[in-house]
Formats: sequence, structure tokens, C-alpha cells
Amino acid sequence: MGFDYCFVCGENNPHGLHIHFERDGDGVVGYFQTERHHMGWPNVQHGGITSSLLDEASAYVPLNLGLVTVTAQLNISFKKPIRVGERVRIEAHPTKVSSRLLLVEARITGEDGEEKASSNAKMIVLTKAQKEELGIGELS
Ligand SMILES: CCCCCCCC(=O)SCCNC(=O)CCNC(=O)[C@H](O)C(C)(C)COP(=O)(O)OP(=O)(O)OC[C@H]1O[C@@H](n2cnc3c(N)ncnc32)[C@H](O)[C@@H]1OP(=O)(O)O
Repeated sequence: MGFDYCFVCGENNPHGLHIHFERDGDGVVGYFQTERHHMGWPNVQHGGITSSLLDEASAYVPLNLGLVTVTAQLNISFKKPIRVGERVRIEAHPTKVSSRLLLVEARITGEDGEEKASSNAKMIVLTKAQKEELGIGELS
């Protein structure tokens, strides 16, 4: 599921992160290995990349429920540096689901289970008109 050119999950985006999220109960899980071109400070993954991972996982939770959302708010805690070469696990699950709004918690952990970052997101379900305006078609 997803869109071919999405920066995080798009299979056809040559500059993308190519992460595949799978359903895990009512949530999702995915994995990512940081490379040199994802760093900010030497050998540390850039916080913007970390934010993208959490944002995307948060969007996949509603997608799995057949809901197309955008992120209205994303509050992130960066807890430990993610080093270049590390493989991390990204997971997210809903804490509240209503017709217009989902609250989603996400976290990133290292291979030893250490928590690297976590977030709380407010995801807004798009109306038909909003989807049309953004050019978002039917989910595949
Ligand atoms: C293939 C997978 C792709 C995954 C992509 C990853 C997810 C993303 O990064 S999406 C891109 C980043 N996000 C955006 O670009 C969103 C930009 N913002 C918008 O388009 C609009 O502000 C939008 C749609 C969120 C809300 O607009 P609108 O539909 O007019 O909402 P509105 O009717 O004012 O508010 C609805 C509710 O949401 C709340 N809300 C709206 N915006 C926000 C906000 N920014 N922060 C907090 N709450 C908000 C309102 O308070 C309201 O709550 P309540 O019903 O309790 O009063």
C-alpha cells in the first residue's frame, strides 16, 4: 500500500528511503538501515530523517484502516542518536480513532531494543474534496 513516489515508502523514488510498513495488530511496523547520506552530525542520522520515519509510520496506521490522512501535528522526542549503519525498527499504533481525527503513537528502537525516538501525531482524515484537491486517488 502507498504511493510510488512517496519519499519514505515509494518504490519508484530513486531518492527515497524505500521503507515497507506491515500491519502489526492495529498498528504497523517497518525497518530502516541508516546510510551516510542520511546523516547530519558525523555518523548520526539527521533528525529530519528520524522525523520522516515517525511521520510515515503514523500515516500508515490510518491507511491500514482505509483512511487517507495528513499529519496536522507531530510531537517528537529524540532520545538517543541513531548511528550510520544501524538498523532500526519503527512501529506505530492508534490511541484514538474517530471519523475525522486519529491520535497515533510511534517509536523507533535499535537492534538491542533501546528507544531512540518517539512521537505523538494528530492525523486528520481528508474529506473527498480535500483528496481531490491534493490529487490523491483511490487506495490500491
Ligand atoms: C503514502 C503515505 C504518505 C504519507 C505521508 C506522510 C504524512 C504527511 O506528512 S502529510 C504532509 C504534512 N501535512 C500537511 O501537509 C497537512 C497541512 N494541513 C492541512 O492540510 C490542514 O490544516 C488540515 C487538513 C490538517 C486541517 O484542515 P481542515 O480540514 O480545514 O481542518 P479543520 O476543520 O480546521 O479542523 C479539523 C480538526 O482538526 C484540528 N486541527 C486541524 N489542524 C490542526 C493542526 N495543525 N494541529 C492540531 N489540530 C489541528 C482542528 O482543531 C479540528 O479539531 P476539532 O474538530 O476538535 O475542532
